[in-house]
Amino acid sequence: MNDAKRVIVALDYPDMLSALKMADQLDPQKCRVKVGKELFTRAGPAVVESLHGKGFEVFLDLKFHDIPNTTAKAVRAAAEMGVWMVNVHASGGRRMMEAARNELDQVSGAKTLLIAVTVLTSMERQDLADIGLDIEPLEQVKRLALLTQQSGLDGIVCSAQEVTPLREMLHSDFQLVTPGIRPADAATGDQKRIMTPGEAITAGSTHLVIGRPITQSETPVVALERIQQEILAAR
Ligand SMILES: O=c1ccn([C@@H]2O[C@H](COP(=O)(O)O)[C@@H](O)[C@H]2O)c(=O)[nH]1
Repeated sequence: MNDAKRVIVALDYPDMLSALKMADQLDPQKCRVKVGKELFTRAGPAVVESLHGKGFEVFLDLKFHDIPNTTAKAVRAAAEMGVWMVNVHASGGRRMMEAARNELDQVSGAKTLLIAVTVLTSMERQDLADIGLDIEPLEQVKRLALLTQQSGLDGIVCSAQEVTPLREMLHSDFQLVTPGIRPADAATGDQKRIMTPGEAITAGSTHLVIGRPITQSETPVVALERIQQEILAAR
């Protein structure tokens, strides 16, 4: 894979204009972009169409989590938009993920990758305890990663901290998409299970999702170039 395209820039903006202004500073040959809940709720499919028009591959990060039929139909809608990648929450369970896989497979010509979120990178042990899970994040991630693979999906979202142990138990072509990426001098914000871009690549992440360290930088293009240099140095 083109190393530069391992970076997925999270376009977390409150309106389409701001997102497209950011996109205009980026090169679709050198990164992919992610449309998440804030931007999609504000701007809808039009923003995805505009990004496609500019030549970007889009990860539609809406983390679907619902009954199997509803989730499957939402995944179909995403695939019919032509997005490069879409996701669900693995905690929606096997039947939900299998229904999503089956529905996606019926979309003629769809090449969309379907992945599942394991444990959000903003969560640590105490957050799991608060929702009744007396377990280390890594153990829960492993459990949900296996379930996702058994359900026929293409990969997972996890922390780069978990990639090395996961690689030992998952297919080599399984996508390990890792948010919670922070260059050494970047603010952590609400992320808990973080790694630097270089560490994430060395660990074996297939894609790095990076938002604020780029989009809230005074010089986003320079910030992205530094990250790409760090990735190249780590390879
Ligand atoms: O576990 C997860 C799943 C998704 N995300 C999303 O990634 C970006 C990260 O943005 P930063 O500004 O680099 O923190 C954001 O859109 C999240 O919704 C995640 O962080 N963790």
